[in-house]
Amino acid sequence: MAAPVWRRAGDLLKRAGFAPVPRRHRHKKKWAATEPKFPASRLALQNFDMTYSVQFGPLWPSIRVSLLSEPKYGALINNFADWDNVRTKLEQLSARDFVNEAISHRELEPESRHSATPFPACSPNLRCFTFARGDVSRFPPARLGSLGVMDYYLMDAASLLPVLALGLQPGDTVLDLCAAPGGKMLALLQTGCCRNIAANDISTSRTGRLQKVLQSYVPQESRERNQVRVTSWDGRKWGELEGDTYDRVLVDVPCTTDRHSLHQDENNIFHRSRKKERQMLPMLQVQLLAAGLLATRPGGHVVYSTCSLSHLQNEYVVHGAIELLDNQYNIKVQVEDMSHFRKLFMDTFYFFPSCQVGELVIPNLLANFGPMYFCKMCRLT
Ligand SMILES: C[S@@+](CC[C@H](N)C(=O)[O-])C[C@H]1O[C@@H](n2cnc3c(N)ncnc32)[C@H](O)[C@@H]1O
Repeated sequence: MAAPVWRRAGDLLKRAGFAPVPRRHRHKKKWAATEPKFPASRLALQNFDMTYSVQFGPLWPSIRVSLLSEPKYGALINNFADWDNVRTKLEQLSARDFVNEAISHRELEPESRHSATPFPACSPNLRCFTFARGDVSRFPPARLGSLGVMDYYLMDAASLLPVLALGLQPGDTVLDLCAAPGGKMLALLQTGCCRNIAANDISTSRTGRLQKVLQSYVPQESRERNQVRVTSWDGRKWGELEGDTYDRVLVDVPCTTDRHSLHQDENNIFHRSRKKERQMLPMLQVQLLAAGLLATRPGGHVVYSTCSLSHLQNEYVVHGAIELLDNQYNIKVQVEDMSHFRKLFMDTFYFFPSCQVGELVIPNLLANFGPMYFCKMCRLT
């Protein structure tokens, strides 16, 4: 009688040099500690599939595939470098300054010249190059320019929108409450409007990275002229430390960093061990936004931003902070309508058309920027 299949397979393996593992040494593979069965990036995708398919309906499959694909970048020109030269080089690559293009188109429109209501100003002097829709070219890495500083900073071009929305004006005092690693702070400095700027982040290792960005991009005398102050405090306490002070405040909060969470397992907020932290995020975000509003002088402006698609981290947080300020401090805050940004930047970004408050850039394969949510507010009292 022929040997059973399992024995024949065992013989074959033995002849091929594979020693069988004695039964007493066999054990179930342990996967939890070293080799997660579900890496955090997979858990992130599961979570997004559940929540965002409801939130975005038929738009979700297109956003999903874009989030999983290579992102596009923008090259923020460093005005402290030989920027005219840098601009020429970027134009030779067929990239275009999306900010300048949008604003000059707008100025040419007859309705804007005769408009009775003034067009809310964008922060000035920002030059950011992107490749056209559907063009997936990459920028070469930034280089040290002739003036001893780096020529441009590569970032998600949608990250510039919160800074543009802040509408800086010359002489403004500015607070960047969650500033590290420093892309938006660098953009704030590029406007040339900051009388002084406080760049804060709770993480000392990340403020270290921010200091490096400053050293690489901003000459020492400009850092002194702009009076850049870097701190590592808990931003939630800022309202108590320096209340009613700043003209403009950027609150770019920690969030689920949706794109990042789908690609990096390390330090991923969807890791099982960080479930509590993730659930507490909206609460932390409300506290940070409330602190930013308290630090603003009455009449000053705040922009809240995240790189998440989640309503819970975006619109709900804005509503929550405004309610908290009203109930606990009797401070009134008004959301500003920024829907004109959708028209202004429609050649570069895809915007979600149905935000209740604020604006949301959604990733799209033809313009794979974002996600980026931003909401501008004015502190009235
Ligand atoms: C989205 S990142 C900021 C990115 C930055 N604005 C930029 O453009 O490069 C959020 C930052 O919030 C910081 N953060 C978290 N909790 C904080 C807190 N309680 N106070 C201040 N910063 C905090 C994190 O360390 C992280 O660097």
